This record gives sequence, C-alpha cells and structure tokens, in this order.
Amino acid sequence: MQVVEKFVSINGEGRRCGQLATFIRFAGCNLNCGYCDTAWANDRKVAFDPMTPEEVYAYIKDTQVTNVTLTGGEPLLQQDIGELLELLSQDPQLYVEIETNGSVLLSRFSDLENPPSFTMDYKLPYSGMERMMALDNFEQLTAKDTVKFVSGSLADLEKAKEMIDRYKLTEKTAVFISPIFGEIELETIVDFMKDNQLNGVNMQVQLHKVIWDPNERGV
Ligand SMILES: C[S@@+](CC[C@H](N)C(=O)[O-])C[C@H]1O[C@@H](n2cnc3c(N)ncnc32)[C@H](O)[C@@H]1O
Ligand SMILES: Nc1nc2[nH]cc(C(=O)O)c2c(=O)[nH]1
Ligand code: SF4
Ligand SMILES: [Mg+2]
Repeated sequence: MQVVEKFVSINGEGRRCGQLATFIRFAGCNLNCGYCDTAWANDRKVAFDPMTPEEVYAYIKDTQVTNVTLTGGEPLLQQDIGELLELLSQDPQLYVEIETNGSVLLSRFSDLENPPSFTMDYKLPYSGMERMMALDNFEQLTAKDTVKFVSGSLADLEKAKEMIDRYKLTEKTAVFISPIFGEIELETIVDFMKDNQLNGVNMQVQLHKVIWDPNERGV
C-alpha cells in the first residue's frame, strides 16, 4: 500500500470530530477537485512508504488510539484495501472510518463482516467532479455512514439540498455540510440551513484548520 503519511491527531471532520484518531493517508486519486487541500498526495511522483496491510495494522495498534481514519488521495483505489479492511474489521477495539470521494462503488465492500463507517463525499458543482459521482452509492449507505457535501457556493448548497431531498438522505444516514475552507462565508451555510429548514443536517468546519495552519501536513 502506498502510504504518504501516517499520524495521530484530533479528527477535524465528521461523526467523531474532536476525538483522537490515527490517520493513514494513501497516495493517488482518480478525481481532481478544484479545492483539494491534499493535491500533493495525488501527484504521480509523490514519495510514499510501501506498506503491507499487516504493517499498516501494526502501526495502528502501536498508536493505542482506537479511532482510525483511512483517507488520501482516494483510499478505496489502493490495491490491498480489501485486505486491510478485513484485518481491521476483525479488531473489536477499532472504529474505522473511510473518507471516500463518491466515485468508487461501495457495493464492492458490502460483503465485509463488520464494515467500516464510510464517509462519502458527494462532489458538488464547485468541485468540477460532480459527473463522476456513483449515484448507486446512495443505496448502499446506512445509519453508520455519512454523506458529506463540501460546499463553496449557494449553487452548491442548492444542489446539496436537492440530493438530500431526492434520496431522503437524513432518513438513512448522517449528513454533513462542510465549507470549502475560506471559500464561503460560514454564515451563508447557516442562513441556507435556516431558510430551508435543513433538519437533521450537521454543519462542520474542519477543526484541524482552526488548530493548525490550514496547509500544515501531518495534522
Ligand atoms: C482530501 S479528501 C480525501 C478523501 C477522498 N478523496 C474524498 O475526497 O473524500 C478528505 C476530505 O477533505 C475534503 N476537502 C478537500 N479539500 C478541502 C477544502 N479545501 N476544504 C474543505 N474540505 C476539503 C474532501 O472533500 C474530503 O471530504
Ligand atoms: N485532523 C484531521 N482530520 C481529518 N479528518 C478527515 C481528514 C482527511 O483528510 O480525510 C482529516 C485531516 O486531514 N486531518
Ligand atoms: S477526491 Fe478527495 S483527494 Fe481526490 S481530488 Fe477530490 S478532495 Fe482531493
Ligand atoms: Mg484532510
């Protein structure tokens, strides 16, 4: 597996935001979101540490931190990701989240005994990657998962609402709206949620970008 960074930090996003987590960031992505804050990991020439799934698991256990976030780049494109998920799913002490970009079919992982929590982005218009979304994924998501709408404009928010309504997302999974950092006034999101009575939707701000420099790596 192509690991570009591994570290322990405070999870800055999602269901366990504010809790310690061990991060494994993999190299490479099939998308090219205009706002990507980790584009460096997707450079074809990026340096990485070749690790086996067993070595990744050993590192995770060594940290003694029970939350794990697999991310990237696009983690589900790693050749041995299935093997790693099998390994992690057998450890009852671990809570595993995967940050995935919405273009990889989640049905590929539906036969896992104890599946991870998928945090699936739906790429909105601002990303330039909306056409790559695998809409079937909305049928795969369950109450343990999350859909994340990373939003940079009112048009993005309108589209997010459209998808939330069309797929009744708040009835089946956790729904998060996250600002493209520095691109949209936070109040714009709050006002949109109030004006549209977006009940059951969580607004988040990437906590790690409040604690550290937004471009800092390894946090
Ligand atoms: C770097 S991506 C890696 C995982 C996967 N490729 C994906 O896009 O979900 C991790 C998360 O950071 C979000 N993200 C990337 N750049 C961002 C930015 N500039 N502002 C806010 N969130 C951002 C992504 O949308 C995704 O939810
Ligand atoms: N602290 C911290 N929390 C995170 N949660 C999800 C992240 C990601 O890049 O997927 C991330 C990240 O990059 N840093
Ligand atoms: S899918 Fe994720 S890693 Fe890939 S470009 Fe978009 S935000 Fe970056
Ligand atoms: Mg990040």
